[in-house]
Amino acid sequence: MRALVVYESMFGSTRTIAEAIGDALAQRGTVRVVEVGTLMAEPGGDVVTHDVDLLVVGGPTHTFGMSRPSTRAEAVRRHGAVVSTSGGVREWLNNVRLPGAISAAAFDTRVGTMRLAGGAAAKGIDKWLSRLGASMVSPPTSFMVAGVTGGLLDGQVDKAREWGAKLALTLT
Ligand SMILES: Cc1cc2nc3c(=O)[nH]c(=O)nc-3n(C[C@H](O)[C@H](O)[C@H](O)COP(=O)(O)O)c2cc1C
Repeated sequence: MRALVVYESMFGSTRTIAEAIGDALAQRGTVRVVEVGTLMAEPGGDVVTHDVDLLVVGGPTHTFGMSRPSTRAEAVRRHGAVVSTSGGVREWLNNVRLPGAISAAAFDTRVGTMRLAGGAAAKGIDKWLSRLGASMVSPPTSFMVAGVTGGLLDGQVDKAREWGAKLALTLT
């Protein structure tokens, strides 16, 4: 099984989740976990090749959905240094070409308090991947953080490992 995990992250929480998912998938095959800006800067970074069996895409929830250049700029303005400095999952999905009917899954991180409840980036990523022809092997899944820059809540890294292991099983 060959998996590609593509993530966007402002403050590191989504990166931590992506790496935990990657660790679990690595028990079952070959995995690449890559930050989306790094991938977009590579020649061919907008093409997922036929040898990839599972594509996992995740990012932080911004303003009830996937980040935009404006929300990433706000993250920098209000909170300082970020991980993903050169584009997000939205921009990658806008250009990517997938092999027909690849298995895929979407995740996000979010706060989910009353004030910010109601949207999740993973739902948008899931819809977009489906529109591109991917076969979704899991419902979109959220991992919870303590606040905008507050880091992951207890148990979320274990939850990510469990989710990654479940994804791997859908391919066997
Ligand atoms: C501009 C901005 C808008 C946000 N909007 C939401 C939101 O609508 N709902 C939510 O649950 N969290 C929201 N958040 C919190 C992010 O989801 C949180 O910062 C993210 O999950 C942390 O992941 P990261 O460390 O990978 O960036 C927002 C954060 C920023 C910077």
